[in-house]
Amino acid sequence: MSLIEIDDLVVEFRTPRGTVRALAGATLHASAGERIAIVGESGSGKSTIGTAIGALLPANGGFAGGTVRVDGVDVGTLDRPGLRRLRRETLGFIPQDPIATLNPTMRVGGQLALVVRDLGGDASRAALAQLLEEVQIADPADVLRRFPHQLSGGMAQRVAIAIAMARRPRILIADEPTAALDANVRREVLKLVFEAAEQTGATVVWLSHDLDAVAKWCRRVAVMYRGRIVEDGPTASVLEAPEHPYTQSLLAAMPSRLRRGVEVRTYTEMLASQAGEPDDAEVGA
Ligand SMILES: Nc1ncnc2c1ncn2[C@@H]1O[C@H](COP(=O)(O)OP(=O)(O)OP(=O)(O)O)[C@@H](O)[C@H]1O
Repeated sequence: MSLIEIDDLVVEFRTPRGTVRALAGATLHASAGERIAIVGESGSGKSTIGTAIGALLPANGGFAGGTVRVDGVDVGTLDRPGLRRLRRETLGFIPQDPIATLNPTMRVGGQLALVVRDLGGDASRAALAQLLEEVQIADPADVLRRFPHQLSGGMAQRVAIAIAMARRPRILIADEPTAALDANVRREVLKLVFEAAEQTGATVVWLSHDLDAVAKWCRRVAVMYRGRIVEDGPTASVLEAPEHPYTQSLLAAMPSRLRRGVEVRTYTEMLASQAGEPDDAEVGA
């Protein structure tokens, strides 16, 4: 049994324009301690599959088929206390936009203390400062006193990592945590995430656009296209010899040393031009 088992998962969102099918039969299994990157163009369903692991879909979304099992438990069947326990004891999320997900009215120290107390841990100033030191924040006492809007992007990301890792999660889901950061800060934050996971043995599911970093940090990569995993395998072989045409076009479109001599055009555009009509992922509008 794998730690994460996602089978034929279908997720739909209700919108004023109709139903959007964000996952259309996605399958992914991950073992304890694995580091898996999920790559794919914007809108392919990466964030949706990440949030589905904790049944944390936005209110207008829901499972419309398939299953998500974490440690053998079907998360779709859990009641509220069961879901809370799963999220508290097993899952850690590093959000795409940490400043937006931190409580703007509460100082960093207060937010960290809430998480630590919830776990029954030591929420003294010294213990909280220690958590910030672990994510290499140089002046933790000062940062504990700040409000989220007083943090730089890199600092907020470190705080988000500290909050996620305080739970010592068995599964860490990181949604492109470095998108808004400059290149040096990005590298440092990535190093931090993967080293922290290494220390605790957490499985990492990393939703990413950055193939260079994927090649550096993840042994396995899964490629998403229109709500499905279309290719999944060892990073080196997927990046060097992609089998699926979508992966080939994704690699070609990346401004990266991994660039292949393939035509630079997204797969969606390629299919649309072949079909002679615009691509549209919506159903039942
Ligand atoms: N709350 C929502 N309401 C309606 N549609 C949504 C919602 N969240 C996601 N979607 C739609 O579901 C599809 C998949 O979105 P998702 O955010 O999972 O993709 P993604 O690959 O993570 O994109 P990005 O790389 O831009 O974060 C898209 O068509 C998106 O518009």
